[in-house]
Amino acid sequence: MDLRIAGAILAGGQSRRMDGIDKALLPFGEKRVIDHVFERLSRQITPVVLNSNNEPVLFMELPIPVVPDDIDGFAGPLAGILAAMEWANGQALPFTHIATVATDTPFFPDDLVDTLRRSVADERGCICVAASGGRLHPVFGIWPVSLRSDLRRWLSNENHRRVMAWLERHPHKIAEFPIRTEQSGVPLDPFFNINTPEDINEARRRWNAIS
Ligand SMILES: Nc1nc2c(ncn2[C@@H]2O[C@H](COP(=O)(O)OP(=O)(O)OP(=O)(O)O)[C@@H](O)[C@H]2O)c(=O)[nH]1
Repeated sequence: MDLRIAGAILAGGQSRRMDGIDKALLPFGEKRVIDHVFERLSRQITPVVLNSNNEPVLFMELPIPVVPDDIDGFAGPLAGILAAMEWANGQALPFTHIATVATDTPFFPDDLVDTLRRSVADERGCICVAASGGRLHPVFGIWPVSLRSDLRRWLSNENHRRVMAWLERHPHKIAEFPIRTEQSGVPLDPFFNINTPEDINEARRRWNAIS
């Protein structure tokens, strides 16, 4: 099957554990967290779209479309996945799949999109999500755009917000990614994500160690 894939950065959360400071915009290395995530994803797939409920002006330096959720309130990552699917379907030559990443995970694997793509290659309608160290990371996945009507119906119920709950209703695969070892010998989960002020300090330490 010929897959036409667009990348999507889910950046529409509330950052409550970061005291409401948008995680995407935190300084990281000489840039911001979002710049690292964008660069890493755009090396793997183009085009890339960014999904956010926050002021689009915050992301204007990135050369990519910013698409808001169209589900009322903060409905979680599934609302971002739906918005990206609608964007992908609305293009002149529609995309068959979107590959999603979280805005708060700057070390995700360089072979993420290729590995997910290979996993679903022959199975129309199949989803594939990432795992590491035996833990699922369902925000990192490849999703058929054809599931958008089903997802919209699912989200019309306010109790339906968990990615896993929707995922489990559909054929899906899991791609396991190895835990890397830093030069210092410290293991680094490529899906280490930034939720709290302690996490951003830890992410900066890891970045300094590998760059
Ligand atoms: N589009 C969209 N993305 C979301 C939404 N909620 C979370 N995300 C994204 O999904 C990923 C995981 O988010 P979480 O860390 O679980 O939630 P968060 O709201 O960012 O942070 P907390 O408020 O601290 O839980 C991040 O990339 C978020 O930006 C949402 O309502 N819409």
